[in-house]
Amino acid sequence: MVSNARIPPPIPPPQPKIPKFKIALCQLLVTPDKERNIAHARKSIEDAARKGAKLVVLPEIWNCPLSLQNLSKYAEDIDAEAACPSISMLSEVALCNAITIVGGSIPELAAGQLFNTCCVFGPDGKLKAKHRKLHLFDFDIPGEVTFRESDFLTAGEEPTIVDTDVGRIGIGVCHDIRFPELAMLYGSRGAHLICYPGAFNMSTGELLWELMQRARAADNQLFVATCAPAQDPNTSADYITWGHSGLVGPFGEIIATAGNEETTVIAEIDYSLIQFQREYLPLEVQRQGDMYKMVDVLGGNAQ
Ligand SMILES: NC(=O)CC(=O)C(=O)O
Repeated sequence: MVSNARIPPPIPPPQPKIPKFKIALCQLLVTPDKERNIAHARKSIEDAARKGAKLVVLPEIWNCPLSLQNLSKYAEDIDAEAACPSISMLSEVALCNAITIVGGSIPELAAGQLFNTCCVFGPDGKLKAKHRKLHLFDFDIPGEVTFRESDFLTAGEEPTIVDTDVGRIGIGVCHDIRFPELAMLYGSRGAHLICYPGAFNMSTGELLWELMQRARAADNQLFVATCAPAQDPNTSADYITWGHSGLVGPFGEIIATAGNEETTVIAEIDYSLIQFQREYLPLEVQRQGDMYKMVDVLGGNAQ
């Protein structure tokens, strides 16, 4: 019998201020007009708040079309005093509606480098966390799609987990979802929910997008929410996004999902299901951690 004695126990999720609430996933149609995209996102967030959402999630790269060559044109210096129209809008709309926002991602320009960055705002309008996409998506199917983020973007260096009114939330951006170690790290740090703003493409989307959401949720017995841009039916772009934003529960069950069209998915999150699932199937107790060296996988100490 292999013992788990050396493995630090996972931090149990803390009691969230609001344990049951509505989440909104705004699957936005994005255009080359940045001002319009910002106004449109604001309206979608306000509509969702009016319908009772306490947490709103936006897509990966929602202030401009997902074209690597154009990212710098739409980028904002989030930490600077200079005007950041996308970020200011998120802060204002979070404050005015007293909601938490996982603000999808926008291109961030910092010290001459471009990042793909997700900002999280609390109901006081304050920036609570900033996650720079950790795993850049370099992908090549000859004759079908070639996309090399690392030619344009710099990778982030730190995982992001943030305490909010609506629970402890881990953040990943799109391709970050492919790395189970990141989700596991968030699970071990007591996350209730992992949000992945994303934009899978037509080649990877159908095969993998739902599978990955369900796997990350079921493996870690927590909620996973994703939000992608809507597919533009009129685009001639090489990169066509697979919408299908969704919410998955701690059993790996799909709670709500969209198609490719522009829509806002509103669904209920009930964190008591995490506890229920973990009592009924106590993976943490059953885990043979020593056998596959969880301590190594999680970098020595999962804190
Ligand atoms: N934007 C991405 O990171 C895309 C991705 O991961 C994919 O499979 O498509």
